[in-house]
Amino acid sequence: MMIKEVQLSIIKMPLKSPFSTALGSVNDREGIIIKVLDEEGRTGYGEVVAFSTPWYTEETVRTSYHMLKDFLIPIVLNNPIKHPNEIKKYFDHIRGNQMAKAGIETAIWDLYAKKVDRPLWKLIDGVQSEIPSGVVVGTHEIKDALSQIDSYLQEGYKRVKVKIKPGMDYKLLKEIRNHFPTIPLMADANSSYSLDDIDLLKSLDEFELLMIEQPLAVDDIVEHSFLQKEIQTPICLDESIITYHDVKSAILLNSCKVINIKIGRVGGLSNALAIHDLCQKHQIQVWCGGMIEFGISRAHNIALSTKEGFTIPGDISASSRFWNEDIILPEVEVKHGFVKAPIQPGIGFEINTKRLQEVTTYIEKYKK
Ligand SMILES: O=C(O)CCC(=O)C1=CC=C[C@@H](O)[C@@H]1C(=O)O
Ligand SMILES: [Mg+2]
Repeated sequence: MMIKEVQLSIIKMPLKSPFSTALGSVNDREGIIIKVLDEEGRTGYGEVVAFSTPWYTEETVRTSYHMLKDFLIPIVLNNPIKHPNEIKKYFDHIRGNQMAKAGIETAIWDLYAKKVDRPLWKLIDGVQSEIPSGVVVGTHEIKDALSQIDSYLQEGYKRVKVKIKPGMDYKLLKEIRNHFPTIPLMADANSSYSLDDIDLLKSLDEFELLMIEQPLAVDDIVEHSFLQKEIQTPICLDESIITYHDVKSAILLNSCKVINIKIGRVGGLSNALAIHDLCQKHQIQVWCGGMIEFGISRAHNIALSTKEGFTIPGDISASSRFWNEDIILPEVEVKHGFVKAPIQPGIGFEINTKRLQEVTTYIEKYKK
């Protein structure tokens, strides 16, 4: 397979309501939609999930655009690709820039799945034709959080994730448990705490959370292993896990019991699948994280989430969680708390070209 053309579209869309985390809040979402074409005119789509500013990882929309234009696209246009698993070999000499790499690698996975006429999830040996869906409450305000949880439970979501930070943790979780004593509940700290907070973090064991996500520093694996010995609540690593090697370190040090796999954060679907397999071997639970992303990335997440090890509902909420109108057709829908894996070849969703044009702020094509 030869990639003949790559099209980059920077898009921007307002969220239906601000999404706040310990690190700040997101009101508008930018992203890069990547379209690849092969010599037979087939197309594949990927999405760069980096944010406009480097608050989650060091990557941004603009650093990703530069990496794609100046490094990754030239490689892809000038090398034959027999299978998408080869791409990481081509990119190995380029350090980091995981989200830029993932954007074009996933587009080629979509293209390849269409070439062999298989749904992407079946191509990667997924086994779950319906995946349980979780949802994230993007506010620290107690009243707002309670009403959001109530409405999401009405919609059938199987798991609720809330954001916590110092000063808005015990109180928030206590209130939630008073109203919802038994719901599957988890908390994402986005690295708001340190080992000085061990007593506070121990106190959260009272709430029998499914997990506490990324309590300590974004690049830490060692201190999480100390903390996991001190608390009952399973630690889930998100930002700390950038590479397969990070997972090996976390396993060796017993730093966590759960890993949130995000295709963008780990550099692509091939890496995500390798991490899934490693976690399976070492009884580390996994689930698919979200990135407040558009429908193309969500579609790739749905494919990944059909793999056997994804037993915890992921952040695979409906398109309507964040967007008035998504860029895919049909939109991602959650019915009775489940998302159906599509049966069409590739990611199984079409592009809503009218909507994509509406929200595109910049577009460029690269040909061999
Ligand atoms: O996309 C979703 O449904 C949830 C996204 C989400 O919770 C996150 C996205 C990006 C950074 C964080 O705020 C948070 C996370 O850390 O998982
Ligand atoms: Mg997280």
